[in-house]
Amino acid sequence: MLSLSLYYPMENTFYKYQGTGNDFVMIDNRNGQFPKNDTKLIAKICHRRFGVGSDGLILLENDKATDFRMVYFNADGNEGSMCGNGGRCIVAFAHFLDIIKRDTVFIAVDGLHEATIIGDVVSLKMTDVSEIKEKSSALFMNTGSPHHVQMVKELKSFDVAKEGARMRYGIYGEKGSNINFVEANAEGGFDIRTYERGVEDETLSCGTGVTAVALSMYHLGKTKNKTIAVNALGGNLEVTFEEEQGFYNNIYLKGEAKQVFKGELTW
Ligand SMILES: N[C@H](CCC[C@H](N)C(=O)O)C(=O)O
Repeated sequence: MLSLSLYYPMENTFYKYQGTGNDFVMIDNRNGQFPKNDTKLIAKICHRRFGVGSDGLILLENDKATDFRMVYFNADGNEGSMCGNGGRCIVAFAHFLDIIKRDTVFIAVDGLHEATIIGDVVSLKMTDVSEIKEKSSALFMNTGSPHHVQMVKELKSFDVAKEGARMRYGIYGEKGSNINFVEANAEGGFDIRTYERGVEDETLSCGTGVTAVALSMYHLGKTKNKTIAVNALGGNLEVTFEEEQGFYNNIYLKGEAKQVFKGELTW
């Protein structure tokens, strides 16, 4: 029987990164050999029992106009929309590979991103947000990925997996949305838990979701600050932004991004 590595004569080295507990298999695909149309293979690599295990897989590729290209796949093997934590992790990976120094500009599915890395902390510029839709008890916006933001009481005991799954399909149909639940905390910031589309479960952190929550809390007048601490289950992030007449720009998502191990794919 031929192993997949013979079908795909690629460099089998992978790295694993995590950003506030949102974890990614990271592959240097500058030689273009990774079989990125093989949805099943990607889903298998991301599977926590049959594979490496991660919330997504990210390829670092060459780009003519910027430092590198980020190609992001959800754990189900399909290409996703923008991933804020993945974006922070790929900046750490590019730094590790010596492609960048402190500052970078790279391209992702939602356009150009500027970023800065200092130690383990990556600050990533997110796409501008020009529209926040108000729903009956929630807000909806696109911060690179679609996000539903809803305030709840007793977030700690809230059934995020069940409610998130119900709302992801029930309100938004097959294409769906990521679903965020948020509660103000005693430190003047906000606690967040997110159900992620494409992972189809709660993750420990979602960067575009954290960004959506910060803008939502400002939009609703729950805070007057334009630097907002948002605590996810897997760690704390900070969002800063500027706002003028409902248009949000210079949005930055800042927090830790770390390499946790290196391995070889053997199938
Ligand atoms: N975890 C990611 C979000 C991925 C969005 C993905 N679940 C999709 O809707 O395609 C983040 O840190 O922003």
